[in-house]
Amino acid sequence: MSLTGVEAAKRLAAYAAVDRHIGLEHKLIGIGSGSTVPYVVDRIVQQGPKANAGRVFLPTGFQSKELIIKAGLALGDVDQYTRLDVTIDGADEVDSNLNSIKGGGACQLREKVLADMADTWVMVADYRKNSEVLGTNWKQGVPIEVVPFAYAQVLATLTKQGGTPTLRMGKAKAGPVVSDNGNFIIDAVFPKEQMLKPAELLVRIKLITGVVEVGLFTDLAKAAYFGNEDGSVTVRALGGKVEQIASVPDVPAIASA
Ligand SMILES: O=C(CO)[C@H](O)[C@H](O)COP(=O)(O)O
Repeated sequence: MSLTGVEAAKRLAAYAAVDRHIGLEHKLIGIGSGSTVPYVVDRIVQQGPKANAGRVFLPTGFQSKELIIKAGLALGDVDQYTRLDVTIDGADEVDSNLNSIKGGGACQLREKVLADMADTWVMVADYRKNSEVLGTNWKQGVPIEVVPFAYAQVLATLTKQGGTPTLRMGKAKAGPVVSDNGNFIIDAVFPKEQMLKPAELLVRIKLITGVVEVGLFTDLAKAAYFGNEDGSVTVRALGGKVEQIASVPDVPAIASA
């Protein structure tokens, strides 16, 4: 299918990441959430039935569970395994040290569990998500999953800590967004001084009683793939190396293996 702009960029990133990180030897694979991840599943399907025989795919939420089932791939559950070969997920913003903001789709708890479990965790996104400091392009704040009865107290504590938090409200539903785990989501904007040290901010927020998980992902990623408007893909790897992939083939090499 012919795509342009941001959609084409998402697809490029997803295809390049699958080509590099999902080989015939990888059997346990985590599938993340968001609008870029369907292209990850497309590329995995393009690898062909032989490559996908014996593989099990674990979802980070309702959306990716549906994607796995509709693609005809084998679905697994998180409590059947204690490790995964690879998880590929989207991101709302990634900084130059591969820290990221995630949870725009309210899936950060399961996303982080599948990131923790994976030998290799990589992110895929379009060029708008590639930045130096978190909070530069993603202005709606850090997504924080909280148990419903504690939300008012957590809002107050986040404000005391220098944040500007709001309870995420449903778009086609009256009342708050409810996560796949039955919890509420708070989005909290923090000043740049705090966003410059995401690992410290993560610990401060996570220690607030009532917080279940924070959409700051630090020290987890092996690489981030960003699709660009010119058809290239920028790869940021652990350790700071940045690489440009000029183009992505239409068909994955593994399909003919
Ligand atoms: O963290 C997420 C969901 O909780 C998504 O991965 C993130 O929001 C990116 O989504 P998209 O690919 O639509 O930009």
